[in-house]
Amino acid sequence: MGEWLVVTNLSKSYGVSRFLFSKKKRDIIKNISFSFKKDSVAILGESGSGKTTLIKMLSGIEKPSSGDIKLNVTQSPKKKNPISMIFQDYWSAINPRFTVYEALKETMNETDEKKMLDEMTNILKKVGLSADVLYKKATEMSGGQIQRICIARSLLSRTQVLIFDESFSSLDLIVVDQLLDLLMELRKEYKLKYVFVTHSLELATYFCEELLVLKDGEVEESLLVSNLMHSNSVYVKELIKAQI
Ligand SMILES: Nc1ncnc2c1ncn2[C@@H]1O[C@H](COP(=O)(O)OP(=O)(O)OP(=O)(O)O)[C@@H](O)[C@H]1O
Repeated sequence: MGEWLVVTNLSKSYGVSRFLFSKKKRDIIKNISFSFKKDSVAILGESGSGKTTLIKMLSGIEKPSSGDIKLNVTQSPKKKNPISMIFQDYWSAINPRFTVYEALKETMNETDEKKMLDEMTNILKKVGLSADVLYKKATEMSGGQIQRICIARSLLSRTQVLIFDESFSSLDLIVVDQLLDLLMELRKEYKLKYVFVTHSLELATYFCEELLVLKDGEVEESLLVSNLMHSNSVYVKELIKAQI
C-alpha cells in the first residue's frame, strides 16, 4: 500500500515575546518526518506535544516554518486544499447566524438553485439528516447534528482527507458510535482518509489502523495498531495500562 501523506523535515516555531522588543523563537514541531499509509490514522500524544499545531499545518491553516508536506491523493479540480478539519469546538465551526442552507452554500460552486438544493438534500441524507434541517440555525441543533453538518460540508467541497481534532470528546458515547458508523460507510463511498487527534486509545484502536505518537514536538513513534502491544512509547504504555 502506498503512502498517501509524506512529511519531511517539518518544523514550526512561534515567536514568543519575552521582554519589550525582544522576541524569542519557541520550537513547537521540531524537524519531523513521517508518512501515513493506512486510510485511518490516529495522532496521540500528551497535552502540548504539538498535535494541533501539526494538523493545522497539514490542513493548510498554519504555514510551516520549514519542511515539506506532500499529499498523494487524486486532487479534485474543484478544491485547492483537499484536507478539511473538523474542530473540537463544533459550535464555532458554523457561523451561529447562518442556517444550515447558508453554511452549506458557502462551500459550493453551484449557481443553479435547484441543482444546489438537490445536492444538499442528497448529501444530508448521506450523513443521516433530513432536508428539514436546511432552514435551522446551528444554535437549534445538537452537537452530533452539527458534526454531521460539518462532515456534509466537507463532502460537498470534495474533501478527500478529514482531520478530526478531538472532535468527539464532548459528545455522548452513543452519538460518537453513530458518527463512527457513518464515517465507516462514507469512507468507502467517497474514498476518504481520516486523521483523528485524540487522547482516547479506545477510539484510536477501534477505528484506526495506524498511530503517530508525538512527544515534545517530535515523533516518538509511528506504528500500526496491530503492533500496539509492542509500542515503546511511555505515553502509549500508560494509556494501555489505564484501559486494562
Ligand atoms: N499560536 C501560537 N503561538 C504560540 N505558541 C503556541 C501557539 N499555538 C500553540 N502554541 C504552543 O505550542 C505547544 C503545542 O500546542 P498544541 O496545541 O499543538 O498541542 P496539543 O498536543 O494539540 O495539545 P492538547 O492535547 O492539549 O490539545 C503548546 O505549548 C502551545 O502553548
